[in-house]
Amino acid sequence: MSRATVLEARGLKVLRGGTQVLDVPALGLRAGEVLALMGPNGAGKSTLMLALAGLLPLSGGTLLYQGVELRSRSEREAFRRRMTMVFQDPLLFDATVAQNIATGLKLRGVPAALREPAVRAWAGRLGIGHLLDRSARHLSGGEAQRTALARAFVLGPEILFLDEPFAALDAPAREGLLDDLGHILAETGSTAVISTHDQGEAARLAHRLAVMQGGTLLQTGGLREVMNHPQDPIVAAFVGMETLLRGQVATCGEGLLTLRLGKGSGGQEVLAIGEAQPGQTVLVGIRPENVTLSLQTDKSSSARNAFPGTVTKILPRGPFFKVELDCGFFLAAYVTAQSLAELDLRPGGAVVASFKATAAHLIRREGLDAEV
Ligand SMILES: Nc1ncnc2c1ncn2[C@@H]1O[C@H](COP(=O)(O)OP(=O)(O)OP(=O)(O)O)[C@@H](O)[C@H]1O
Repeated sequence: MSRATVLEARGLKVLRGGTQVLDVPALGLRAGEVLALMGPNGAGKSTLMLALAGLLPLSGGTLLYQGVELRSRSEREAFRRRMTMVFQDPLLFDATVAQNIATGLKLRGVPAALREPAVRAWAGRLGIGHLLDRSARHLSGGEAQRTALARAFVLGPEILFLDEPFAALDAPAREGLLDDLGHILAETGSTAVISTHDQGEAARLAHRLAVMQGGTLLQTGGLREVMNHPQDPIVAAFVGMETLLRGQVATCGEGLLTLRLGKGSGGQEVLAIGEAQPGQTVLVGIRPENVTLSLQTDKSSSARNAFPGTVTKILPRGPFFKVELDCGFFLAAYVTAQSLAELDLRPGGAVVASFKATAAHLIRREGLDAEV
């Protein structure tokens, strides 16, 4: 059953400093969903978020809340009271943690007797119950952001807007908060919009992704859909699909195609998922986590693609290592530290890379007669 659309944007346009910085024809937010706005610096994530939250004047377009267009100032103000926003900078007052968390409730006239248990409960959920009497000036970055989140959640907002909430945190604080926020969003079934330039954060929190560049949406869809089926190379690169192979379709049937790679690769063939015409030039993408490395071809493996290659680079990537290979074409794989040691991987070493046909996704069809 599809959920009701809570907030809908139509033809949103925003001018900042006299320049149009946002042009979003259509975007919807459904009840209980977490939508991640992803994109590089300056893509327009914050602008879109502020516009969706009704906090920026629009130079064009409309917002509909629960199907009703927000026309008058009073309608927009009523809408703004139903949502809360958390920024990269927690923006705390010079008061105790408890007083900070209670701010919005106090402004709404909630009596102290009701405020106190709510503040305590949300501080506890965010792991800062022991800090309630501490001055907000004496908090770590992670504790301060937890206070800002408690201050937002305690209001029971219908939509929560989170603008790069982890960007200023160090890795351990960020990891802990990502876990806790993920649980809280799931438990409360909150409707939220979060902006990030980190695909890992988006993958851990969001149900849907909207990838932005240049003030517009490049692709919007379910998390897995956008991660595995980016519609163009910019989105592919942005969602971490590190290998893009260009080649000509040799055969195609029942959604499985054989791709003959370009001349530089020695005409190797890759099996991929997708529909295209024989002779057509296409682009296929492979995520590094879907590539397996071994010392020799594993005949029992179900992976339809296996290529001997040479390690060219090994780069740390959080808990994994990214291994770049020359298989006659570029291929990237993620491995654990354990696999790195067991396979004795090092630059110049030989290895076999395999991936299933279902891990190679058609991204774009080009011309029938394009030069490969
Ligand atoms: N107050 C402003 N006046 C003029 N231009 C602005 C203003 N704020 C943002 N912009 C411009 O609008 C565009 C979008 O900026 P925005 O901050 O929305 O991007 P972003 O994707 O959130 O970037 P970041 O990840 O760096 O925060 C950029 O070109 C930026 O320079």
